[in-house]
Amino acid sequence: MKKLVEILPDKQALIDRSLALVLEKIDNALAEREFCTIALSGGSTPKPLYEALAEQPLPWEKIHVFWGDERYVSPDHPDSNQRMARLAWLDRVPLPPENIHPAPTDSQDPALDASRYEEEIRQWFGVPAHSLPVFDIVLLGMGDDGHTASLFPRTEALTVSDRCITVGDKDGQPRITFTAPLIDRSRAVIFVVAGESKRPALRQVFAPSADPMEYPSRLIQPEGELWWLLDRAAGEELQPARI
Ligand SMILES: O=C1O[C@H](COP(=O)(O)O)[C@@H](O)[C@H](O)[C@H]1O
Repeated sequence: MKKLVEILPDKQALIDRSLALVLEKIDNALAEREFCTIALSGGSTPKPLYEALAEQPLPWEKIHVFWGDERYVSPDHPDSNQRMARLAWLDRVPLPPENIHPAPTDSQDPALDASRYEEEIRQWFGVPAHSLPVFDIVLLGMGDDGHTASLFPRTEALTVSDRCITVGDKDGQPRITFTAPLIDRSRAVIFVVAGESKRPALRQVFAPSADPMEYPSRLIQPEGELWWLLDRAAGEELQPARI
């Protein structure tokens, strides 16, 4: 794993740097393969990044979009990660509909929808059971409690090692989420984290030792590159020497 940490002066600089890095990784992927695969994060932080991506002249037919996690709501619900990404980015560019791979949330059975998403991902990548596909880019955020994707502290999802997709548990509410082993197969994992409220969790995530069951972002140790892009409000306490 190659770990790279950057602390940007403010939120705008964080978004500008995230955009530049995502564009670089898309370029790298397309130089080596026919398609670029990117898994999106949800929450509030990445919205301006998605708006910026919507302005880019990209070869959209070669870009395939998935979601690293999804709230268990319909795609038109205000909490839907898919809805946010569509409004900010995907509906504004000529991305072929078949290149958009949302997590299903419509069967009333989160475990069934998790296996449906797993099956779709396996089929698209042509990967059999017991092996994991490799995404070019996985974008991640981190919650104030140290969760990432929908891998919440002290939940069963953290222990899943034999699947790509599982059911996360946000205070009793189900979510669909990539598992840590799937994220860890990626070529580039990019955390984009902003705001002072993230400092306590970041302290633990970057500590020499702490329990990953308490701070799930610590679980993410990809085979490829691990990027932590932080604004100063979030990363203030992280001295380069300690990272
Ligand atoms: O619930 C979620 O939260 C995290 C962090 O979101 P943010 O609002 O603090 O940026 C996000 O990464 C995850 O995808 C989302 O479902």
